[in-house]
Amino acid sequence: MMPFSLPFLGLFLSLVFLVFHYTRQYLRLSHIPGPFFARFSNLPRLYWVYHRNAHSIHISQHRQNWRNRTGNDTSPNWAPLVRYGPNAVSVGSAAAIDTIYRMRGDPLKKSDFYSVIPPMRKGVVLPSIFSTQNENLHRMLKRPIAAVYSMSNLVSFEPLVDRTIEVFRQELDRRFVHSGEDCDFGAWLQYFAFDVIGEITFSKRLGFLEEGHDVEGIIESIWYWFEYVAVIGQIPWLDSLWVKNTVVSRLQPAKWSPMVLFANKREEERRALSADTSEKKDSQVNDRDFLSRFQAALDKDPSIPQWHVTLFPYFPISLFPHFLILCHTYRLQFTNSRAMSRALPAWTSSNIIAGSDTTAIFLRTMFHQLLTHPSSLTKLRAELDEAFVKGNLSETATWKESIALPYLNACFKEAGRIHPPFGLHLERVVPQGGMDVCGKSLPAGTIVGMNAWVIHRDPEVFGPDADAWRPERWLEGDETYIKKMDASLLTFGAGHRICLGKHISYLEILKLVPTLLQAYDIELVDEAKSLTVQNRWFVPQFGFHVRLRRREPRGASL
Ligand code: HEM
Repeated sequence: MMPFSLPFLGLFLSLVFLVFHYTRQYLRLSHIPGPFFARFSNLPRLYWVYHRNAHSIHISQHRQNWRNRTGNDTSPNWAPLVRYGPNAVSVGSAAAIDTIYRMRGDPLKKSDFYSVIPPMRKGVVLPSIFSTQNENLHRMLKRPIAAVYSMSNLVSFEPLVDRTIEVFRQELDRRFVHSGEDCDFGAWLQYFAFDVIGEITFSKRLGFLEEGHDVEGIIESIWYWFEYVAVIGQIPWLDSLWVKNTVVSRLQPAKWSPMVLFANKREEERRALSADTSEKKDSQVNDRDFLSRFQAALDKDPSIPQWHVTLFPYFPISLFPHFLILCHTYRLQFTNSRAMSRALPAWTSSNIIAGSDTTAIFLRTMFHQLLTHPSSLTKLRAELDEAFVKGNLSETATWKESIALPYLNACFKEAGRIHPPFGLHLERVVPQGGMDVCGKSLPAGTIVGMNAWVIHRDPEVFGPDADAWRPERWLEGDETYIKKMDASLLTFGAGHRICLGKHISYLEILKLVPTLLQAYDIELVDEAKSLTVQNRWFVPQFGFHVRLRRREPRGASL
């Protein structure tokens, strides 16, 4: 034997293995069209997300005329399925929403993308309703508190939202109306959304509006966290190498995610207040806020377990990066400890992480679309003024008044359609036995997902003008068609993992938009400069500057 034959044999076997692996991977979903390199590697999808415009790329992929292996055109106008990774299929047909996010039977599990999301608390991964892939844990986390988020509970939060709206208006008057200075409206809408969450969760505004900046750097922290999640989530096992590697984490000081630290501080403040017997306590704590209700849920049901999740990554079993098989197993450990339950931070931090940026993006879309479409703004102002003159609209719009305004509600739906705050696929895993989606069979273990940006442009449902802002689409046509469009909206997700806080967002948005439009004339500064948008799973806008003037007299558009 030649001396180099052993390494040569190793190299040869590795090559054979590579060819075998990639061919097998390719053939598994070879009946689904998609970009060439995405059929072999997840690196393209990571690259698209890294460049922060994945939503546009996903839309253009569904608009492409893919040819199948026989050279036939598979998608003259709109591809219902596109392969965006070796094992990942993007579904672009709204008709398949029920198949993928179904309520009936066993729901499809969330993919490993979600394993990257959970924040850490004292070096331990903190489970959350939003991210857990474990359906039993999801039930355990959701059951005790689902009612708190229900529509019927909504009105009890209204006074808390009103308090923040009042402060918002005072700050806008003081800082921008009186001084005539330009306002970074996009940033201020975000301060508003954060302070509402503070108010309804902890009976305490987080101070964004009063201070006029990012308190404790929390907005920035969430931003960087989601940038990490969006990119690493495309190849989730990378997360086990560092951030969630127990070995690495044990060698480092106990880690706290800033969002969890933030929520924890507020809980500690509340515990201190609860111990306080003076009258001050009663004036600062509202027993209708989320924290009080979460605590009541825990007190009512002592069987709610206290848990933590540990992660056991095994070391790489191959040296080739593409063959690193990192098995990790979540193990729940239940304890009877009397220490503060971990359910509480899991619930409160969910509110902060899931409920602030999303609402801020939505609000920016509403205002920006109205300001750049004067005919819509005129129609909406006319509707508001008419309601005001008839005595059906207060200075601070109430929930009951707002939901009775058809054009306002049409603008709300259109904003969620044209710019959904989440801009990546909501991924699920095809269960044992495989399943048919859009007439193609997908083997078990395939990742299937819908990106709301894609679904909301499905020409089958939204027609050829799907790219255009046109709130009127929600008011014309027969009821069946409007119902079909409604059922095709993925703004808040779908099925049993649909957004728990969507009613809170409805409340905030449908109250704030008419209130500010009644109070101010809002003018875009430097209209020529267009808004920039970046996709880090959340798809926020930047550069939304306005000039504000008090609007007198009210009812002026009539
Ligand atoms: C405009 C605002 C919002 C949008 C667009 C939005 C969107 C979404 C979406 C798309 C999902 C489903 C994610 C998936 O399937 O993977 C979701 C889930 C969730 N959202 Fe929201 N959300 C908003 C506001 C809120 C607010 C205000 C809260 C809390 C106060 C909240 C709490 C949650 C929670 C807890 C879940 C997980 C539900 C579950 O898995 O059972 N969201 N949201």
